Amino acid sequence: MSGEGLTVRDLRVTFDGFTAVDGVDLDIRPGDLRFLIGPNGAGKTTLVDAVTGLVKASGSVRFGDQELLGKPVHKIARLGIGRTFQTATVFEELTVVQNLDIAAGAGRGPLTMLRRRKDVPEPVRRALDTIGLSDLRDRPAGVLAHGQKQWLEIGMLLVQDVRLLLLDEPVAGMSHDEREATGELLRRVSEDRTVVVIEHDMDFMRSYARSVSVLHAGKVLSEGSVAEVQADTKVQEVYLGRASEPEPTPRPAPAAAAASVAEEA
Ligand SMILES: Nc1ncnc2c1ncn2[C@@H]1O[C@H](COP(=O)(O)OP(=O)(O)OP(=O)(O)O)[C@@H](O)[C@H]1O
Repeated sequence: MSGEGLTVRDLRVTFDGFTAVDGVDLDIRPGDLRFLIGPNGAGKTTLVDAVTGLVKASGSVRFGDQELLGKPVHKIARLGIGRTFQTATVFEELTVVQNLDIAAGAGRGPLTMLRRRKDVPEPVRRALDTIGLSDLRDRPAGVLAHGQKQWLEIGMLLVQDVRLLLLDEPVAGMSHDEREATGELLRRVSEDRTVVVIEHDMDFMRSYARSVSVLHAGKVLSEGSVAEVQADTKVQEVYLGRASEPEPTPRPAPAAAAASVAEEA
């Protein structure tokens, strides 16, 4: 497919002398559905924070022909890069369509956006269709199931015409059926966009990843197809082969430590 890929070179992020991302190189081609996996504290979220401008980093991050490092968050977003966080951040009081309308913005005033409209703009209609929430468009987002809120959040990126989606554990807390629906959604979305997924759910990764990068202690330990990564003895040693995950290396508690998540690896 055409479009932009993500090229990361020698990416480093340091917090008070602790190197959380330690010389990462990544080549994510346009249309990829790349999974970033690795033990707690491996640096996955920090890497995404660096790509989206939330933390300072050195090295190079290029999306298409644009260098992202050094640009402020809003300029990176304007280049078509969007992310979701582990907890969905939708406006619970507003309807599904209003959430999408606000995300789309389109130069309208806040009152126009809040007014219930019969004619749904085409990008919003397409997003509703893609995320499977057309029938629930006039429901308040607050009544949606957990999985549906995550899909709405992905829809909010689609109406902004995001070209690179970075999703942090999109299926955490979802039912089996919601996971499958999310996997199919990510497949559809990545047909003409690039998608990067941070994930701990190894069954989900095996079913839907087109390619995988394994991070460990801030470095890329392994990269390739699901089969290649699973066959890599280094990966089995530090991650996939263990019944439970190793504890991250003990170190002083950071100012803002990442929340721990239920592990399925
Ligand atoms: N703001 C911060 N200040 C200090 N240290 C931090 C900060 N953010 C992250 N770290 C540390 O950087 C390391 C990498 O954290 P990060 O959240 O990127 O890991 P992760 O691979 O996403 O982990 P998880 O799978 O648990 O979300 C961890 O040791 C974490 O404690």
